[in-house]
Amino acid sequence: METVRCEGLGKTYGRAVAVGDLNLSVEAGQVYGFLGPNGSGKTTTMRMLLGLIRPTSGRAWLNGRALPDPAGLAHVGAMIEEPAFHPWMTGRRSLEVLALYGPPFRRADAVAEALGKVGLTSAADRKVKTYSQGMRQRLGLALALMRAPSVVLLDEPMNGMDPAAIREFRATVRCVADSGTTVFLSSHQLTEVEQICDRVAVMTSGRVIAEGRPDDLTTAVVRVVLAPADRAAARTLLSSSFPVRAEDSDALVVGSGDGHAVNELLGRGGVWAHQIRVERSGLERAFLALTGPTGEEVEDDAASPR
Ligand SMILES: Nc1ncnc2c1ncn2[C@@H]1O[C@H](COP(=O)(O)OP(=O)(O)OP(=O)(O)O)[C@@H](O)[C@H]1O
Repeated sequence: METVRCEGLGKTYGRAVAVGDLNLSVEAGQVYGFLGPNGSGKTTTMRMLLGLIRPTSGRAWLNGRALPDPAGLAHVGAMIEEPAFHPWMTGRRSLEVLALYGPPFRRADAVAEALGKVGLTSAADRKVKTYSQGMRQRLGLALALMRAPSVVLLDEPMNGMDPAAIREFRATVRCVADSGTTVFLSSHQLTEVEQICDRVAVMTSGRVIAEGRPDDLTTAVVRVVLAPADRAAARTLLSSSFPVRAEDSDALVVGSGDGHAVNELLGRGGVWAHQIRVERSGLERAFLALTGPTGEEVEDDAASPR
């Protein structure tokens, strides 16, 4: 069964495209990685799925129900920002207090069960201020799981964690999915989540540049070498259809496997490239080529849609 579905989902702010024409399908019980650098549209997508932002185009479904669907939110858990807990309360008390908001639980031991699922049972009666960053994030996940949702949306859940905490969190996420809850999680670090995801979608500038099982994914970029004087015009032309990143050299890296389409777009705009080369590679290389080694897009002009 399909848990998340997006058809042509989009959000624009004025002329800026935050998310453009997003098509996605996430099967029940999967860990689905929604990957991309800062500003690529991950949070905007999650907020649209939660009904916090109205899409400007397209449609989406959660658990087969078309959005917006306020009643359906009872089956959805979310951690969109770093969860804020009272530092002087214990982990268990924090969940009990927050449980008072919203509909009653289906199970009396929901708090204990959620704490158990995220591996916090033995620390449940310690004050939150004594928790590490990773433990606070896991408490946030417990909060998202308390009402036994069929799907949880986690936005950058591993932000700020050290490698050991990331490892623990990954194991927790895998257990949650194995117990039948679909996990839809975003990250700007491909390597952080690649190993636990059944499928991933890679976003750049609001568009998906690759989608599939991490092991199977190869993707392509087109490298375009231009005269320096033509570079800005070429970037403007190409950005209308593809994610584009400028390199330090005279090249532009275009998120597409279609060299002909790139050539045609340039030619129609009256810009002639010195060289156009399609480069196929593993997902990680293409991800880095388009997002830069630090995971940040290089912004050398304002032509690229953000
Ligand atoms: N309310 C808004 N008004 C104008 N632009 C916005 C607004 N919200 C988001 N954007 C823009 O939309 C684009 C996508 O933002 P979004 O927060 O979805 O990206 P992200 O992939 O989640 O990034 P991050 O990893 O930094 O959270 C960005 O260019 C951002 O500046």
